[in-house]
Amino acid sequence: MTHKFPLCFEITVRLSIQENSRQSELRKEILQSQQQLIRSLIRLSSKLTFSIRYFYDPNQTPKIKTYLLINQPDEFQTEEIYDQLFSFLKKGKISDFFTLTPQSDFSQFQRLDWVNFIGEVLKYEEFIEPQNYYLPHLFKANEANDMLAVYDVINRLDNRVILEITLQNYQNSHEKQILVNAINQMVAQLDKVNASTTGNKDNFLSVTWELYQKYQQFYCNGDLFQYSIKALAENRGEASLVLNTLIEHATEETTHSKQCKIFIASKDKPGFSGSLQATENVDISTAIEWEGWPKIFGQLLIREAIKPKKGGWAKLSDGSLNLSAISSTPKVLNPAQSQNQPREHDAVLGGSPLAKFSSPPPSRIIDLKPLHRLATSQEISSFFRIAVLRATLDLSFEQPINKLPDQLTIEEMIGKYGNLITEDTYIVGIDQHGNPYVSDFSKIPHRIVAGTTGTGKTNFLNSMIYQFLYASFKANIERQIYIADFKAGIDFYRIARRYSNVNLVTKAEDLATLLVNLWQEYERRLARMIEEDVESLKELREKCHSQEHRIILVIDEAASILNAERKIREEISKYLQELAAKSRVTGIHIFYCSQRPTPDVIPRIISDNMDERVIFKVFPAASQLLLDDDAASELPVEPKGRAIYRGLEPDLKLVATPYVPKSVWNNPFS
Ligand SMILES: Nc1ncnc2c1ncn2[C@@H]1O[C@H](COP(=O)(O)OP(=O)(O)OP(=O)(O)O)[C@@H](O)[C@H]1O
Repeated sequence: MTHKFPLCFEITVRLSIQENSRQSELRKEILQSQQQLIRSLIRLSSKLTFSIRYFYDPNQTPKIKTYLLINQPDEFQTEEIYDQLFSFLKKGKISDFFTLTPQSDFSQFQRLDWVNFIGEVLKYEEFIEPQNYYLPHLFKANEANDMLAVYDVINRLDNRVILEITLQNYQNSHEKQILVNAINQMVAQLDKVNASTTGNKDNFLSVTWELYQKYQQFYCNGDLFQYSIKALAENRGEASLVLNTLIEHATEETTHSKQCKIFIASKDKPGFSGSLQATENVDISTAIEWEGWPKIFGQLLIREAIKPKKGGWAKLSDGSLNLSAISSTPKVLNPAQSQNQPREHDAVLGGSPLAKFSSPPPSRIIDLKPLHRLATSQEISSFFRIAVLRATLDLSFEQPINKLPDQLTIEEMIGKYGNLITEDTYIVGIDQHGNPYVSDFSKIPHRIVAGTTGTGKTNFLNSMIYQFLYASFKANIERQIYIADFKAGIDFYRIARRYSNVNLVTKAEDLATLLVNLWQEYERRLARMIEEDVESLKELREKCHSQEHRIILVIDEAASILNAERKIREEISKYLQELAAKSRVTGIHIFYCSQRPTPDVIPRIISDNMDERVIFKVFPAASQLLLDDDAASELPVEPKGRAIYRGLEPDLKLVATPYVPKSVWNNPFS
């Protein structure tokens, strides 16, 4: 498989719980696994940028989806790093709790024209005068943040929001060296000020001194990250609410001061487009920043700006004499002089090879500025979190399938979620979290439905047919449904009698004829699409005002085909295979059902083309064949109508399908 950065994974929660593990222990374990995630990713490659994103859209189901995006500059992309990444995400500790499903595209993060405001969280910066202290406060992480409060708040919003937390290893070794020098010089100066101050100590001095000692301890060695903590929103208030809630839960209260500040930029403000682009490119952005950085102040040399109040350097405890302190006004360098240009000091030392080793060049206060955009993994870990819903944890302990309704009728379901049923979609059932699970014909053309007798297949097919008719009614179109049912079940007779566009065949030879007709319809549609140069039925309809709509073919007990006469059997098999492989684009969709899903009933070529599986209770071998998993064999016999769903993604879903009482066929839609 060839891969290309940026990579995007949808994250879903999956808990493999030990019998004896308690909820609080489990919660702790999940949080620890997330802290390790940052360290492990960096160990794989220090060039990675990684981003956790909560995408909230009140019109999607579920409303919040969580993603991990990973990027790396082109020149460092190797097959090896992909392999390591994929096996780490699939099999590492994190996979105990989360399933990371690779996404073929991440266009939802590249079509951001709806974003009106970008809010960013930055370290809180203070400038203390006249002492000339620059204080970028450290984040004090709240290790216990599980993101639930943030998740709850987002879930209540009226508009779309992306909450993004992006980290990138701090790579710039030149800038880092300048920063380390500046921190060391800051500490040295503060030491001197501290030693020379007697009696009442300046309160800011101790705070600043303590802060820079921490920076010296934690930032001069070890991994540092650049971070972007952002909310991209349609509405300013909602961006601010999300970030405030995040700060409140991701950081702990400190005694001295605030740790973070929120900046909100609207479309017309500087930094907005740069920040938006960084989100689209899965990159760190430093575009939005505090406009209040005092320019002149920043250019001061640390050793000149930060001095004992009175008396000069002669008083210093180490007895050293600092000549530059004799000058009464601090020396201000030309602000245009870039950090990367040679300094005065470099010029003085000239070409001496010893210059580099003798002493670092004098640092300016501005050299400390990168601190406000940097964090250690420990500081940032409480922001870089994946939410595990309370409901998931509760469910995993007490009521494993609690949110699945015991029985929900198709009418109740349409009453609640009718808006999700469209010309392209139907609802498979209600999932473990109580949400409707929607399937899309435009994404998956064909389906396999299986289950031993009496487990709910026919009821499920009725539910799908009813929804198909309902969507046709809403769109005021007539769409054809063909059913092959060799048991001649009474249910399908009833439907076919009631709806003129539902056609029932009950004999194998009629199915063969039907398939030939469908094949001809496929060829006719395809020829028309080629002629009109369109790629989908929808485009064809729009361009030519034609009436080609989706067609459904249901084969209720596929095993019966094996009993047909050889010639008919071969004809059915041939056209079925052709349709399964090719009819996708022309809107002809097959539901292939069986009580006895064995390889002779469901040949490889059929199953390879039928990506959606709705599997009611079956024997373990059948469950393995259709799902690569025993899950469907472990379903309870009661209540009826529960199935394991598998779509394009490998993870399985438990769904409760809606009950279709016979009476619904007597009540036309209105
Ligand atoms: N989702 C559901 N909710 C409640 N009852 C259901 C549900 N699905 C099926 N049942 C009930 O279970 C019984 C068997 O369902 P169904 O006829 O759909 O099974 P089947 O798998 O098609 O069986 P067979 O293969 O023997 O035809 C029916 O009485 C039906 O009403």
